[in-house]
Amino acid sequence: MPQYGDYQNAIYLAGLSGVVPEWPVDHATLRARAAAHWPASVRDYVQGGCGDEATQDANAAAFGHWGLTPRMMVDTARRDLSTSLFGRALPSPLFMAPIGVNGICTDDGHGDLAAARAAAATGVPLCASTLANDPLEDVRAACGDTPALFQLYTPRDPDVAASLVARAEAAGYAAIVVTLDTWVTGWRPRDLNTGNFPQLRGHVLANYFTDPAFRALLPQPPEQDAQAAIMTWAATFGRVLTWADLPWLRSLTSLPIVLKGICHPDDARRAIDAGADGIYVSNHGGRQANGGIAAIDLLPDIAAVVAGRVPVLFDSGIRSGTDVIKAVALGADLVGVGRPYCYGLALGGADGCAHVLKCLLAEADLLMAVDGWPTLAAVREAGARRTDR
Ligand SMILES: Cc1cc2nc3c(=O)[nH]c(=O)nc-3n(C[C@H](O)[C@H](O)[C@H](O)COP(=O)(O)O)c2cc1C
Ligand SMILES: O=C(O)C(=O)c1ccccc1
Repeated sequence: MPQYGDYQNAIYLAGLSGVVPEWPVDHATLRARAAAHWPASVRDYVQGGCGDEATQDANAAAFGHWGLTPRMMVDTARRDLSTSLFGRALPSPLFMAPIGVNGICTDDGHGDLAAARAAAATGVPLCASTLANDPLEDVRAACGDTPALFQLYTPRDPDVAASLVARAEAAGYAAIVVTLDTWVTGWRPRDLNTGNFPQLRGHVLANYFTDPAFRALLPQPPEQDAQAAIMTWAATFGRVLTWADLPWLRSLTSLPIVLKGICHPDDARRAIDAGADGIYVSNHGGRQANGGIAAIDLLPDIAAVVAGRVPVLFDSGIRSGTDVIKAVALGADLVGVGRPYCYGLALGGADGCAHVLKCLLAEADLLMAVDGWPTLAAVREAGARRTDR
């Protein structure tokens, strides 16, 4: 059972010898350092969001109005953060949310493989995006023994969709995460003002370019005419899914299917009734629709409806280990982090990414130690209280 808080001791001990951490341990400094490292186009794409970014900001700020209540005289000398997903043991509830431009987060263009290596090093699963700069088979292999999830942006062409899912199953992914909120991209002023749209430069299309069903749509292979291949991809991206499509998705795979982007309890109820194997509460980090309620504020009502029948995954606004614990307290089984791990990739590749994950886990673990919760079940039982009403 890893004692994640030991990462703090390692930093202090190194400090005794005059060694300071190579990368920051807090989100604000990490974010600023990554912003200074990246070209403006990458910075704006990753850090930006929809409209005036009110929902994006609210996602993080809303953790502030949920409070935890410590309990004393409990033996928390050892903490157990372990859990499981679809029968696979996991050392903690943390996972890496799917990020379509991981590739461009690192200087070498292989951020997807770097994130996968961080998964292998830490045991924190990666949910690999359809839109990756490295083929899904290579990404899965680089995850080593750590389970991985495959996020599907469902192409309009059903053969391409079926092929991507079949490849993910053959490659050994543990589940298919179908994103529901991004068949079209939201209104993103930072990118619009610069005409910056990374996928149209082909950075994220390795899974398509290597796909036999996609290649069959092209008059010439992508190696000969990349621009035409990118335009064909743009024409097939973004199937509008409805509940009527779920049986078809189900028919493509025997893997568990998780629906990402659920924000309403009635949608969670309907998803379970229709056979979804997992509910993923997320508003896409405020990148898709502005004007929404902070994701963490949506979680308790959805968790109540799900009532343990299927796992509840959560992301949007996680910036610290304390946020991870609050999400568990409010009903998440697994907690996804998005932008922060991109910052780690930028500053230190796989090692920088692993550092960010270890910091989140160390803070979560130390919070459990101090506040009297030896297990995630104890965190869940303690819950969190809204402090602003
Ligand atoms: C640069 C970037 C690219 C993303 N690409 C995808 C993607 O390919 N598929 C997907 O389902 N979600 C994608 N997301 C959304 C994340 O999976 C996640 O929902 C969000 O980042 C969580 O919010 P956070 O960044 O505040 O932690 C992306 C987010 C960012 C920041
Ligand atoms: O930017 C995003 O949020 C996202 O999901 C995406 C969409 C297309 C290409 C790359 C990422």
